[in-house]
Amino acid sequence: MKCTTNSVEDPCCFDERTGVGGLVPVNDAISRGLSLASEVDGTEVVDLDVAIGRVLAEDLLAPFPLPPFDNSAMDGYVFRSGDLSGSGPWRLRVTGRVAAGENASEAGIVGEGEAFRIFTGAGIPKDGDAVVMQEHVRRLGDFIELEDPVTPGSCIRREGEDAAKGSLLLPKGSLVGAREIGAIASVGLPRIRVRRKVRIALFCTGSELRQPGESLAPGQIYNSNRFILMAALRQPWIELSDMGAVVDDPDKLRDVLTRAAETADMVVTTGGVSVGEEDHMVEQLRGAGGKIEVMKIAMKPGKPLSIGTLNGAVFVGLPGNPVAAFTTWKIIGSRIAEKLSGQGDHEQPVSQVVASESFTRRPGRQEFRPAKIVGFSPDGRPQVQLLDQSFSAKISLICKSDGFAVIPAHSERIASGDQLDFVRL
Ligand SMILES: Nc1nc2c(c(=O)[nH]1)N[C@H]1C(S)=C(S)[C@@H](COP(=O)(O)OP(=O)(O)OC[C@H]3O[C@@H](n4cnc5c(N)ncnc54)[C@H](O)[C@@H]3O)O[C@H]1N2
Ligand code: MOO
Repeated sequence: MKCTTNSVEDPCCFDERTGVGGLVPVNDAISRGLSLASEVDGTEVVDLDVAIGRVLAEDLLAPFPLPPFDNSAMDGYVFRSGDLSGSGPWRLRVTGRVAAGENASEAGIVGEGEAFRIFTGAGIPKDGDAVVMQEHVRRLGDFIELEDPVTPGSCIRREGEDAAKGSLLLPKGSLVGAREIGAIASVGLPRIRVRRKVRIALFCTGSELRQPGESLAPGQIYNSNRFILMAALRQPWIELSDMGAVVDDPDKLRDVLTRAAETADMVVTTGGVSVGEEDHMVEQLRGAGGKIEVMKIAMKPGKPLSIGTLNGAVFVGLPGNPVAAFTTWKIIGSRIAEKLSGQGDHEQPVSQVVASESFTRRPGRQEFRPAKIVGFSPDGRPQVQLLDQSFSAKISLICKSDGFAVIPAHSERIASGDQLDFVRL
């Protein structure tokens, strides 16, 4: 049939090689998917020990300077730098001591020609203005001897040099990891306000699917997508509702889609988005009152990925082939989920690699090809071997790869040594 409408709604209306009729470029699909997602309403206050992996709901300003007082960066001696005039060596009498946790203002005043023993993290006593490491002095009874000059401020960490009072420690939308939780703890907060979790409903479709542990009848396979997706969705900022597997029955699909979208912010499915008679997802989504905004993407794997909305939830229908489901979630679905969570949009980090061998391919779709690092080019870039051309259903292949080599949609031939973007797995 000839494409006459140039519309995504028309199933005949695309040509992979020319792009006529709109295979949607991957970046456009991402932008359109992101435009359907806004951060979820609602926040909650959580204790610091369970805040890991949550998303900060408000800017965190430093309530006091960090560090909160001038302190020593070394174990050594604190003294007045002005005492080291003329040429050395210089001798100073050790008359005091201050350790971390003590109140430096109660340790006394550092007098002329004097030094206080001091330890890392201890406050600087009054009139001391330089610290020398103990390895750089000779201890002679009650005295220390220094051979080299020491500049004022040496080995002193100044109040506020890490963060001034009122400065921005962490912006709203930060994902709280080990570094962030350290920053929050260092300003003494026992709990923080985070965005509520994104509610994601997940189900896989296919009458052929069985659970691991069950026996397989002829024609059946195990449901690996469910486990791939559950693993990918196991994030502290996600509240996952696992709805299991659904057979390829239009009424059942519509019912599960409707129930999923009742409470979810995002509905993620696998399978049933292609063109076969058993592929009902798009039709049933529409039947349930939903809208498809993106389908037929210039992406390999992942051409049938479908994105839309249903009852206020974002719908992401991943293809059934396991590697296609994994790849499309990583490259597109996860970015939509992150935006819902309040983390904003972050492009996939890519590095540069070179192809170890020449190859030709059919152009038309941007390809995320499993690839293995096999060496390094003379200028130090990793050299990658691209794995099988047909890989959408090969789960063992992706386990052998180090990442995806990204082949531009228009490329027909890649020569050995050509540079490619690489998404690490
Ligand atoms: N005539 C055409 N056929 C197909 C096209 C096309 O353009 N024209 N596209 C192919 C591409 S590309 C993909 S990707 C698949 C996607 O199909 P669906 O999303 O409709 O997925 P299914 O048909 O339901 O399943 C495809 C494949 O994956 C297996 N599968 C499904 N679910 C699971 C699961 N949970 N765990 C493990 N494996 C699963 C399923 O048994 C099939 O083998 O369509 C192509 N066909
Ligand atoms: O897009 Mo399909 O995932 O190429 O097999």
